[in-house]
Amino acid sequence: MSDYDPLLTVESVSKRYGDERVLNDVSFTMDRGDVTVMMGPSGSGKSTLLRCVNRLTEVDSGEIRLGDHRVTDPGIDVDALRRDVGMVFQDINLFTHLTALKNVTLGLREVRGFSTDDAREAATEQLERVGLGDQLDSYPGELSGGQKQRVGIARALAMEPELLLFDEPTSALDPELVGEVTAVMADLAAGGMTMLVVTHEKGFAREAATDALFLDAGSIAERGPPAQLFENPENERTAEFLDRVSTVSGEP
Ligand SMILES: Nc1ncnc2c1ncn2[C@@H]1O[C@H](COP(=O)(O)OP(=O)(O)OP(=O)(O)O)[C@@H](O)[C@H]1O
Repeated sequence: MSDYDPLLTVESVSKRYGDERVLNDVSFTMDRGDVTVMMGPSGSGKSTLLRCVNRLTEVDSGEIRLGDHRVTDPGIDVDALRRDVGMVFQDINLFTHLTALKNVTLGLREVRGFSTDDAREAATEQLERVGLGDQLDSYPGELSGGQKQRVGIARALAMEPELLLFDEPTSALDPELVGEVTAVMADLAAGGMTMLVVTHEKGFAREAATDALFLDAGSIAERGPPAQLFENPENERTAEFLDRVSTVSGEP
């Protein structure tokens, strides 16, 4: 037995939908504080892999462990797992009839059993952390897409997860709103949050990620520090990937 104890271990994970092999023997680990960006062409399996980590999707074979959670074991406590794994989606699924504050307090009260006052205090703190301390009483309809996404991040943070998963958190936003969300994510990264982020934002990856992982047709094609993968002109394979990712995301 080695002493190496990663927070997240993904080991030989495979998944099919019908005849389609969506994940093919994927293995990687993340330590506490790591920020791993996952990039790859549309349909390469990025969302499926994220969903396997919080058990929204079940693997066909392989194993995933997160801290003490044996994610892929049949009998695990899925609610307990999801308390430790926050997820921020591309579509900002806030309750439209609740204020920003109430969107964040809801989970604290119902899932973590906080009192009304404690939930309010904790939610306010998280909304301030994402720069929305002045929008506590705004309804989603009164917020921009970037602000709504930041409420979604505050909501996930309030649960104090061990790992935060992001599935293209900025790809539904107008280009001018992307920066305010990636800035919040970069702050979290700098503060030591462990994050697995599907994104096409190379700027965020360069600035904030410890590691980049390129998925191609369900397999990890490249993995390494973003600066090394992105800037190395010798690495033709990486250049080709970045081209394909850019084409898909519409980035110049
Ligand atoms: N529930 C499902 N049932 C059947 N096929 C699915 C399901 N979910 C995903 N797929 C298929 O699995 C493949 C991988 O999908 P996935 O969403 O993981 O890719 P992705 O890399 O996240 O793509 P994108 O960048 O477009 O979001 C696709 O061909 C998709 O159609």
